[in-house]
Amino acid sequence: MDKMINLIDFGLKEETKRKFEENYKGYFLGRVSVEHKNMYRVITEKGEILSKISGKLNYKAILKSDYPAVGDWVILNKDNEKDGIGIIQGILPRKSVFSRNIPGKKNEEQIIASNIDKVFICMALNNDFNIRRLERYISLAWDSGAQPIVILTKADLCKNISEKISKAEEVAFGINILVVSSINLEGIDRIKAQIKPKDTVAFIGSSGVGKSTIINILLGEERQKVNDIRKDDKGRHTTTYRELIKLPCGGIVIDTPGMRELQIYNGDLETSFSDINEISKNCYFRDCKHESEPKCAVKKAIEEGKITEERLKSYKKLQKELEYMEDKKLLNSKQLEKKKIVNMLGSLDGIKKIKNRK
Ligand SMILES: Nc1nc2c(ncn2[C@@H]2O[C@H](COP(=O)(O)OP(=O)(O)OP(=O)(O)O)[C@@H](O)[C@H]2O)c(=O)[nH]1
Ligand SMILES: [Zn+2]
Repeated sequence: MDKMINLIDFGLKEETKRKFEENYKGYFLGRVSVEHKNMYRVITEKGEILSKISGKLNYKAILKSDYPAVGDWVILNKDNEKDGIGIIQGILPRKSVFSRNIPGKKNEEQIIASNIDKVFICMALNNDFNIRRLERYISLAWDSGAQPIVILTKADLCKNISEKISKAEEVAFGINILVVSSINLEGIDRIKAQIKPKDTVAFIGSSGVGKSTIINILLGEERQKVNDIRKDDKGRHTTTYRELIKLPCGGIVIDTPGMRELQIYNGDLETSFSDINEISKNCYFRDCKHESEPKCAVKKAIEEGKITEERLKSYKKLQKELEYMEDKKLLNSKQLEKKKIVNMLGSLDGIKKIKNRK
């Protein structure tokens, strides 16, 4: 740990650095690289430090998203450096966020990774190729705040590449589309060219499309495992993959297990369906659902072959999913308010007592 680490190599931006230096004198800055159960690995200038969150941060945290996530820039307490455990005092504002619903019980946002600048959406050119799925991934990417780039993988297995590219272009407005084969290394340089030195990038897409293969090629070696000094529930020493990886060509890759099972949480329909949004401005009714309303510009565009029926269908389907999510979030925010009041007053009984006094 004697070798100093330059956090710029781990994606530290001027703005984040300034914010930290102005507001947190006496503390030190780090970036979360792995999330364990109640512990985090944090990369600092002095090396990777196993850390936990402060009691205060834990007390203030209401939602899952109030806890640190991989990619977060966090403020660490200097005093606790001696015993090897860092104490996370706070999280700097996130520039971009990838999240998903917590499977099972609560409908709450769980942050999978944060502060990603560019996200490579991977789709294989063989049987995985599905334009509707690509649409969803693009929507999800825009909403995260990261810049999407499409990678069409396994080019060696495809005979009608140009046809598939034009199909992808139909849904990927203004987005770079790269054609790649990890077998003959075609297009790998184009991926490298997209990753600038301070960029934090991530790869998303269905299982088996070749994400790990690309990451390994960029790394020039197999993914390293990190040996964990912590023991798991059964007393075993556990091994985990490093989830925030520095690339030899410059830049950082975030690859968490959660990234691989991303579902739509918050699609940004405005951007990914800008064609439909634009056309629908000419619908006679402002709240036109593009179903059986008269003078519907979207229906007309379909008749004229400007957009496909399928695209409208997937737009509507996504819209429904998002509305459903919004309802749930609304419910969630009500529960949140309640919880905040309870935190303030100690308990719901406390609220009743105050009310009764009036
Ligand atoms: N023909 C061909 N096969 C590839 C290419 N890239 C990867 N593969 C193969 O596809 C399989 C899956 O690749 P992975 O890199 O593990 O896929 P992944 O997207 O990381 O999958 P998950 O870890 O499940 O998310 C492996 O058997 C690879 O060897 C390619 O460009 N061409
Ligand atoms: Zn309409």
